[in-house]
Amino acid sequence: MKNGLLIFSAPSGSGKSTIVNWLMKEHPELKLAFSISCTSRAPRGTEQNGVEYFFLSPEEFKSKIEADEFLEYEEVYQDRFYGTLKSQVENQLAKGESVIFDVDVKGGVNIKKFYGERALSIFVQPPSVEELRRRLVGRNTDAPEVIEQRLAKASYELTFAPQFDHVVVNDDLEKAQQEVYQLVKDFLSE
Ligand SMILES: Nc1ncnc2c1ncn2[C@@H]1O[C@H](COP(=O)(O)OP(=O)(O)OP(=O)(O)O)[C@@H](O)[C@H]1O
Ligand SMILES: Nc1nc2c(ncn2[C@@H]2O[C@H](COP(=O)(O)O)[C@@H](O)[C@H]2O)c(=O)[nH]1
Repeated sequence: MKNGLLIFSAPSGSGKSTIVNWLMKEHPELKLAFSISCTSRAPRGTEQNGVEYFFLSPEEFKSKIEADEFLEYEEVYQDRFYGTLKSQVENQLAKGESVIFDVDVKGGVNIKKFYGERALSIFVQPPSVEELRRRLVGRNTDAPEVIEQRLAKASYELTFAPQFDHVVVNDDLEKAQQEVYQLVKDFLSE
């Protein structure tokens, strides 16, 4: 089995973190390493520095941009930066692991462009924007104004789907997880 890059993108609330976490937990044989991004947003819920994200101040984030440390970065929401460190990805690939990304749609397209055939990009499509709202409210991790900010971007983000290698509709979670597993297994077995 080869090692490669597995990119998951979607509007907020589509379920990409749920699917990525399931894949990593249920399929250790795939040797997947999560690409821990940097963000200038505050931790939410039980999130820990160095596990879900490296939590940086806006100044720390900007100094890494100036030092050209990012493979890609985006201001995904106003004043909230997210970025993938070159060093993270290259260290994980050098260990022979496959690197799995949970990034916004622009980040996903950029990482795929950079790595080409070494990367598999998957767009996780929600059944509808109304369902996204239900999921974000149900997740209970974001303030109402943050949820509105995320939903306001969702229709635009959905237009990025054709730029991905595959679109997986996440309506029935179990079905979506199995579909993703098959795509990843086939890609890493090529
Ligand atoms: N198929 C599904 N049906 C119903 N609920 C789901 C489904 N998939 C995920 N969820 C729930 O929807 C919520 C959002 O999922 P998740 O956090 O994985 O989304 P996300 O795309 O990673 O969002 P973000 O970009 O904000 O991190 C969670 O509470 C999750 O349990
Ligand atoms: N372009 C990038 N987008 C990223 C990165 N890490 C995460 N993200 C995306 O940001 C939004 C919001 O995430 P949340 O944790 O605040 O809910 C979501 O779409 C993530 O996929 C990154 O390194 N680059």
